[in-house]
Amino acid sequence: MAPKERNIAMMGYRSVGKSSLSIQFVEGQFVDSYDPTIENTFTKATRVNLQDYVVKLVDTAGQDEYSIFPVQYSMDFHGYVLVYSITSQKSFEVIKIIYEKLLDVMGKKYVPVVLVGNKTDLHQERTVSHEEGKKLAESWRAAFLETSAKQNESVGDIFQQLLMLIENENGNPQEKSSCIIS
Ligand SMILES: Nc1nc2c(ncn2[C@@H]2O[C@H](COP(=O)(O)OP(=O)(O)OP(=O)(O)O)[C@@H](O)[C@H]2O)c(=O)[nH]1
Repeated sequence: MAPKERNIAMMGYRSVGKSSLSIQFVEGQFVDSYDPTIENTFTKATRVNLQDYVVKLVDTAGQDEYSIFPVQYSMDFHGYVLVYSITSQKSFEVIKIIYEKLLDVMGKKYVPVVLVGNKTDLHQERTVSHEEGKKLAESWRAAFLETSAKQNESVGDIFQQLLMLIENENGNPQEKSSCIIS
């Protein structure tokens, strides 16, 4: 079966780890330095539930509550990874605003989303509880994961779950148990 092409955008407040998660997923490494992103596109082949995919991953510039939603990210994308940091209440507030703008711009009530609380290795600095993240994701009918780009914890799961949500959206219900080969 030919690989399916899937366009995915990473969005969220500044410095939450969007680039680090992208690089960990695509290249399997963590870079400690901080270099604000304008926009980066990665391509990665992966397989979920025996289906091959080519994922085009767009790592977007960090946004705040005042940013106008960049309209180019509302077209031709199959799903979104919305990232906050568990150490930043501000980033959690901003992700809610980004989500509202996303639905608004797309004119939809539902889009395939994985909500990600990143930087779990910094648990002593946690200000957003697991429960808060989970509740928010439930209210969006989104998947929810806490991750560490630094420790490569649950990073592959983000994309596995999003690819499955996209299949569901396309009318191909997915089994919960699945395997990912990257
Ligand atoms: N401890 C820890 N630090 C992280 C993690 N993920 C990212 N960082 C650090 O947080 C800083 C920002 O990471 P980036 O990946 O550049 O964040 P970003 O969201 O892409 O930032 P913008 O490009 O400004 O939007 C960097 O210093 C990273 O090394 C993580 O899981 N744990």
